[in-house]
Amino acid sequence: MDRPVEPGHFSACEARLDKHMAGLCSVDFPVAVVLPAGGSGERTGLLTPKQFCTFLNRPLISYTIQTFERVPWIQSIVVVVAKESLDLMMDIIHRFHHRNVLVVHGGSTRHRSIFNGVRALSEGEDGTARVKPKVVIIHDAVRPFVEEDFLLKITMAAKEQGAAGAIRPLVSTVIATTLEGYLDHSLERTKYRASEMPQGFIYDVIYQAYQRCSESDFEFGTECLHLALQYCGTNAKLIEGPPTLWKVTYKRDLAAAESIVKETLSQSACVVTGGSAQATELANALQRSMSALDMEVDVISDLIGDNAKSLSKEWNFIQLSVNSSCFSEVGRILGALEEADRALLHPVVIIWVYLNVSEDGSSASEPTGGEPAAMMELATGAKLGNILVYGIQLHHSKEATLWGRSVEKVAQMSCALIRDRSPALTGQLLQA
Ligand SMILES: Nc1ccn([C@@H]2O[C@H](COP(=O)(O)OP(=O)(O)OP(=O)(O)O)[C@@H](O)[C@H]2O)c(=O)n1
Ligand SMILES: O=P(O)(O)OC[C@@H](O)[C@@H](O)[C@@H](O)CO
Repeated sequence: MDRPVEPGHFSACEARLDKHMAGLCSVDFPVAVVLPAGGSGERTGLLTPKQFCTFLNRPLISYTIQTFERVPWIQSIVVVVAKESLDLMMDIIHRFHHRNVLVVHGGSTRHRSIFNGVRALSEGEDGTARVKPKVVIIHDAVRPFVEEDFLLKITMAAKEQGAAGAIRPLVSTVIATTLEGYLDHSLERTKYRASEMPQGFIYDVIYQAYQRCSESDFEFGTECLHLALQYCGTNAKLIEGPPTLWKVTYKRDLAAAESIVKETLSQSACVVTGGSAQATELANALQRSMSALDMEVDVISDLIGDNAKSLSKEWNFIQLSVNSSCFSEVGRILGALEEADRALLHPVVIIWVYLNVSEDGSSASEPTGGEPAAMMELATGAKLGNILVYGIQLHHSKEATLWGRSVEKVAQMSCALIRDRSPALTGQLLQA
């Protein structure tokens, strides 16, 4: 059963189409995408189909949907899922605020699922006609990393040629085997390429190809480009894509995908000083040390006025407090992030750095029992909103070498906390 998720689905699409017409995008014809996600992911060895496996608190398919939602010239996203996953898919769309997503039933094979998705773009389940796109992109839902510029290349080539597909160099040599399990012959690797996704088609080409598709192709085929050639005489333009087009197939691929997302979230941090001279001095020292650790650091006094824009583009914050174990500054960042719903799609990191400066320069007093407990309580609440709060305490030293070592330690700990984003360490007041 088709499940248009958003009332006004097509009016939203037309609105986006107007955007094209305003010349805001280089694509002036309607484009839709079909994400086949109806498989069981047997090769992962996991009970949960890989498209629904989560990392960083989010299922793989949500990353892929978000990738296409960010492309302004794609009006419709059709996700094809197995019947038993329909409710789960609807919940994911709701939880992560995905828009313009139509969910349809999958089939027993990938081609059957894709055909269901393609057909849904021109006809509702009750047979009512829908405004079909000029070009349809087909992209495995388990390929979360595709860039807009490559999607544009595939789309424009599909519009010109009727079909277009991504290819990548082969990593291993392809060989043919005998029935007895011996080498029959090997293929000259330079003459072959791996067929990847995304692929693009003039809508009528792929729709007709599926209407003419044989049962054998539906059952055993794995290549949409072949169907376009075999059943419509349309020879696809092949475009070499970047290495990021890989498909999550095995369990290790899920770990690789998580690592890539973490890396994209951990490129920079915003240090909030609160305006004090000592905090600013520490911030500038941290900026130098973290830069040497390949972490770009922006130093601001507070998150108001123009500085507030950091809240909508930064995934990592370091709040400095001098001689004050009050968490009010952290509370302010938390409140602003929660108001902006900033942590909906990715976990945000806040590191509270508590600098103890005693008047006579002696080693400052140890934290009272209050800080650690209050810290844990604050962090526990924040984690429910996908915000990871960590604490680091350091003591100011007038001895330059010792102070330098402490700052370097804070820089290393901050980079590690940002890059790892482990929920296990939230609420801890770590000692630099
Ligand atoms: N009946 C099917 C089979 C596969 N797919 C989708 O096609 C994409 C690529 O297929 P593949 O990587 O083979 O996924 P699975 O079939 O789930 O994996 P496996 O072969 O390991 O079971 C996946 O997003 C998968 O969900 C689909 O929509 N319907
Ligand atoms: O073969 P699988 O079902 O693992 O995955 C589908 C892939 O074959 C397919 O996405 C590309 O080869 C392009 O057709």
